[in-house]
Amino acid sequence: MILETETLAKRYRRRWALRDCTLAVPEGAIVGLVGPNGAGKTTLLQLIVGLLTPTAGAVRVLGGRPDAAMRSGRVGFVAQDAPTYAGLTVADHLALGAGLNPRRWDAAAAGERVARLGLSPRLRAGRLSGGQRAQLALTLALSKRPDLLVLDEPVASLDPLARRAFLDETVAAATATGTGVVLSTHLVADLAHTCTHVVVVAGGRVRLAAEIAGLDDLERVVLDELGKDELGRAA
Ligand SMILES: Nc1ncnc2c1ncn2[C@@H]1O[C@H](COP(=O)(O)OP(=O)(O)OP(=O)(O)O)[C@@H](O)[C@H]1O
Repeated sequence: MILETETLAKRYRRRWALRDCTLAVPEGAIVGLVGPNGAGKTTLLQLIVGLLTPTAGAVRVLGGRPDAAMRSGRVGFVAQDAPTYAGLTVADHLALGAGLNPRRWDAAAAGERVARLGLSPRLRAGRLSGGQRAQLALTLALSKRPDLLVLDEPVASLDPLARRAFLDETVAAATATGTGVVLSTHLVADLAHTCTHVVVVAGGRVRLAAEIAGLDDLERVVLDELGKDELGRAA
């Protein structure tokens, strides 16, 4: 398993953002994490990459603690707003990625990817569009050839064509290298084309964790789970 959580929970003051979350993600899986606003998706992803510590339960990433997995460089993470350094150029970002990951960095792939995306190496990140910044952040995460890639709403800022291309390319890159992926999204329609597994989170709880190949009608199953949450709240 590249990722395991056991009764994982996180509470902010008196409010539980995530409760009783038990998941097991096998190697090479591409997991789509879906749920409404405030469901607990970002909280779960931040627990996985060690930015948050659990209130209860446990999380194991690549067989160890999240902080150790992050230090090893084997986890690529792109946060929700695809943070980049506004004053640094595209080339500076690649140099930074190479410097931080000297043993794993694939300079040829990084250079080829930014060229293909039409991102001029001399351009400062502060002058890129939101979608271009997301692409740059993904390039940094992919080029360190991670064993696990964690993406928090990676396509939120992309136009529909770029969104599909981004997901297809992420899946192709991950499949070619055997990289596992956990990505959160609001776009249920994208899951079937992109992911091998789906996890539905609502109200801080995992409502469904399943292999997509085993589901007859993914969109209906996911929406049914989310609908139950709405009914639960209304009751
Ligand atoms: N730093 C924080 N302090 C207090 N409460 C927080 C904090 N971060 C998140 N929460 C709360 O935890 C719950 C889960 O938030 P989270 O950001 O994980 O949801 P999400 O599924 O990623 O939502 P979205 O789709 O809107 O990004 C929400 O109720 C939110 O208000």
